[in-house]
Amino acid sequence: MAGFRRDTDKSDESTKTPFLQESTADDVKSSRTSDHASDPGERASPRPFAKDAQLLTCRFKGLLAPVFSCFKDDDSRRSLDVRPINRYAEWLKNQTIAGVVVNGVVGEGPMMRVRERKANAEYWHRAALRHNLLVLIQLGGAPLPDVLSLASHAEELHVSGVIVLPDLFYRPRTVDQLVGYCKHVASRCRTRPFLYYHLPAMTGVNLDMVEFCAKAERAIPNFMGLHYSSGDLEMGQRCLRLGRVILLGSTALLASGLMSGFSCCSLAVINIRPDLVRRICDAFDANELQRVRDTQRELNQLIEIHTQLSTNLEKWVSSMKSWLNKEFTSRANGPFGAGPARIVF
Ligand SMILES: CC(=O)N[C@@H]([C@@H](O)[C@H](O)[C@H](O)CO)[C@@H](O)CC(=O)C(=O)O
Repeated sequence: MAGFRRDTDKSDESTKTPFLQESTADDVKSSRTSDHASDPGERASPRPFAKDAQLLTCRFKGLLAPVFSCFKDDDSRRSLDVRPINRYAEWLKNQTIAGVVVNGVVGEGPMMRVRERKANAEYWHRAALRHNLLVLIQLGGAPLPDVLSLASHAEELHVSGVIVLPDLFYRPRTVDQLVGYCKHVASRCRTRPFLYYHLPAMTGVNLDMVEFCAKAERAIPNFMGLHYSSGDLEMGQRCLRLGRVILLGSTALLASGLMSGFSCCSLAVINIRPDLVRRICDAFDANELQRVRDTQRELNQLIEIHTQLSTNLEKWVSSMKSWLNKEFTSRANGPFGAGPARIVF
């Protein structure tokens, strides 16, 4: 089980907060009777996979880093560079990060060749095993045959879980169509926890996630939950149920998301300023709401400054990467040492 405390500093009790600490078998037992579900009368679904679902939801807790992909500085052809991955993973682990999301939006998965996506998944999987991190692989943003091939590959690797964007050309127009697509993909990785990536602002697929989760749970044995990247916090909160994983994917909503009951998030800024994200979670756990608000504001302002309010995703990712490089070159203890970052984006 992945830990959420620093391995290097096991005696540091200050990191033992409900949001960040490692889940224990007792947590698992008590979560079965907790009032985490918005509807206290709701029982975990009877799907076959559900016998492990509560245990799994306890694993998916804390901070996940949607990792940037590293590319070789080659003018003629941008190609994946897997060399920095191990040090990158080690650094994240030292920041008490619970796991990584690979080939996601931030990782530019939809802009990579299938063989590069597989190589990235393999190297991250290996590094994650070495450093005791969860590893979730994003499979979508490609034609269906490629998505299916990536799903079979994730199954073979035995990754911690998979996340799937909707089909971006033949966009589903109903919840049933979306469930059908997810069921098809999930059948290729049937032993892996499956999450749907709800990202309406970019995918244009803005369906009712409460209805989707209920139907997906009935139709897809390995359905586990959502990567929830929408500003509609009310709908996100209604999706929270015992035995489901709902990853929060919006930095600006972190403080509000904690108040609403989210217990796991995947945010680009976790790669760059995990300390600030952790400070918000720690302050929340300590009930210091003014500190939660102040730190959330500080984080929002930093993102605005470094991305200059870029709305174009390609520019946004490269602005975040330059910020990451700046942070690391100014610190001796970054994953790439002091001096110019040896990670080429
Ligand atoms: C669409 C997107 O980029 N979402 C980011 C957020 O960190 C997002 O950039 C942030 O909330 C904007 O400030 C992460 O959730 C991305 C993520 O998990 C992924 O790479 O798939």
